[in-house]
Amino acid sequence: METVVIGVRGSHLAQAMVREYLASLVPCPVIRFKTRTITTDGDRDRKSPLSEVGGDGAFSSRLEEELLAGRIDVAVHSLKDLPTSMPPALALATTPPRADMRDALCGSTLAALRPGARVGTGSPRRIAQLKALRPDLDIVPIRGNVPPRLRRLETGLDAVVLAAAGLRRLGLEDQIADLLPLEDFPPSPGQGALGVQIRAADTELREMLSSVGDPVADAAVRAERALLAELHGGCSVPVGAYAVPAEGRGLRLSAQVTSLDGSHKVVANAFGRDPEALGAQLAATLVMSGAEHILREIRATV
Ligand SMILES: NCc1[nH]cc(CCC(=O)O)c1CC(=O)O
Repeated sequence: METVVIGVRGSHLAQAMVREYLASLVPCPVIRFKTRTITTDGDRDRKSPLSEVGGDGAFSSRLEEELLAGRIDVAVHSLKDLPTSMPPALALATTPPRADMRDALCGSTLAALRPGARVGTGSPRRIAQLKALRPDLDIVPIRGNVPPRLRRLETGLDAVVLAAAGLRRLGLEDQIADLLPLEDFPPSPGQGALGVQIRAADTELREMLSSVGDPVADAAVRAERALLAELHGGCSVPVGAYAVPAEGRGLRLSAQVTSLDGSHKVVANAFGRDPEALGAQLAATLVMSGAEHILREIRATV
């Protein structure tokens, strides 16, 4: 019997993701799946801003190294934490069925937050989107795993923003007070989806894992990630994007680039059947509509 080793981070969320993934794999008589937990730089340092602990790849690059070195055969990532550029020897299998892609507010609904209410989030995208809609709020930067972020509600915060998918996967769905609408809070590209990464040369394994993928979710996240790649963005730039199937027109991809202070935003959407072309095309539209100006300003300040 062949053993396929799946590498995953040690956080509760990562462990829940790999359990969900294992449950979706069709039992196979000739392959046994084994998981291996890998500690990443992002896990070791929970205090510093992400930009200081390896930035966009803080959680994923260790897993990629293990994959390249042959110590694991599959890496299960949270797709939104996986940078759009990856080593050419690695590839993604078809995306598994995607969970809710929306952001959630815990502690209060958005409408019930009074002026000056303290809202915790460390994500530049979430900060910018909140400020664009509610400039009166006091945004407090927080980092860390989901449970400690939720505990901040007991120590002075009125609300925290977290991904609905992460809360559901951790069994914390009852903490969701409000699901933020996609139009005003377009999520991080790939949010709610798992990234199943393998070595590009392992074509048989890729085919087998792709057979439990969801082609619609896969097309959507590919369009979102193509847009992000074209804008040279990672998780540190305020780009929100989401794609949904559009009757008879392939996908509809919607995106928003927001200045960090929330004062400017550029919004666009487009339809198309080729995810990569759609992402690139919408990125070009955003740039022509002034997104480049916002992004340049942000790159200069970080
Ligand atoms: N950057 C942290 C992170 N990476 C993935 C998720 C959960 C959502 C998902 O699986 O996309 C979270 C937590 C959050 O954003 O609240």
